[in-house]
Amino acid sequence: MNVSIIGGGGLVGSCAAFALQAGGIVREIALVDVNQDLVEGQALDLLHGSSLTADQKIYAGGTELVKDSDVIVITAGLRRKPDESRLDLINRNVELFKNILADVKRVGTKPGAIVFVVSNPVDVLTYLAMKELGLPPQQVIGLGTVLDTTRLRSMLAARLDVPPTQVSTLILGEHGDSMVPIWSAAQVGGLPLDKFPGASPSLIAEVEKKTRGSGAEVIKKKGGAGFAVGVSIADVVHCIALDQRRILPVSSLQNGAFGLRDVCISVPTVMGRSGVMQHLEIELWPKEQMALTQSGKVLRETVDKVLG
Ligand SMILES: NC(=O)C1=CN([C@@H]2O[C@H](COP(=O)(O)OP(=O)(O)OC[C@H]3O[C@@H](n4cnc5c(N)ncnc54)[C@H](O)[C@@H]3O)[C@@H](O)[C@H]2O)C=CC1
Ligand SMILES: CC(=O)C(=O)O
Repeated sequence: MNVSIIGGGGLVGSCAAFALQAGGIVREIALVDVNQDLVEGQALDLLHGSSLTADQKIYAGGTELVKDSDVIVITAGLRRKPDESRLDLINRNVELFKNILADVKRVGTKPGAIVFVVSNPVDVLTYLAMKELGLPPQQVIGLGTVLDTTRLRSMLAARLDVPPTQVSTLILGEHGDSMVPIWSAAQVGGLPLDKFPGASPSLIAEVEKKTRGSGAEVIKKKGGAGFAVGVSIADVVHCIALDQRRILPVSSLQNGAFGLRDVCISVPTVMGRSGVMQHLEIELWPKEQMALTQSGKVLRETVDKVLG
């Protein structure tokens, strides 16, 4: 499994590369970035630790490297400022992103390669990538609400004093202000969350608020998310590499699940070596379904504005 990261010199790209190195599953990690010195420095720094990790090749280079990749991760782009929404970034990131897609198209991709968008606003740029690259929709995904979901699980676990891997909750919808936590399906160690000792409505509301604000909080305190998004990206890549068919809240083109159509947004998605294998629809609380419909509308309207 060869993975390339366009934007690999930056915070998100380099943290993803480090998480992939620590994971030891993928065979090659290629870092691509317009900032040549920075990306060469990142690749060298990773390479220097490779005798203590796994037998992997790690290197930097130009966009031509993506033609040999099984997964092409795109993290290139501008970060939002603390007071900006992810959708506010659109005017600044769309042109940059279109140029990257044109470069990828010019170089060409391997048959079956998965394009994995992380740059924000991720759902809109995933849709753009799908349209511009002309790849089958199952081969184009976005990180979607994978990061929001791990934030929610991790902070809930800390508040309930349980191991984070025992918390099973999901956020669907936009990776942005209209995200939808699915409390109807939340469990801790297989037990319904609302019956779990200590899980009061006020604690749940507080963790939800923290999760919604956590992207902006991290940007304010350290400039941007790195570690959590890095392990989120590696988790999705490993699921693809090992054909695990796990259910992940990645963003992909919808064709009717939850009433969502012609928009890239996160729903429970079975992910394997070929990319998106299935969208799973479950019955939600009416207020969750309404919020998900609204989230799809927000994204659809934004896509219409951007793509005309
Ligand atoms: N989807 C998600 O959950 C998350 C998405 N993000 C997004 O990821 C993106 C990157 O964030 P950071 O890594 O913090 O920013 P950063 O500024 O540290 O890194 C961006 C990198 O992209 C490179 N770049 C710019 N134009 C390029 C091009 N045409 N070709 C190749 N490389 C290019 C820059 O040189 C830089 O190294 C932002 O759009 C941010 O909003 C960040 C965190 C979470
Ligand atoms: C930047 C971003 O999207 C986040 O940290 O959630």
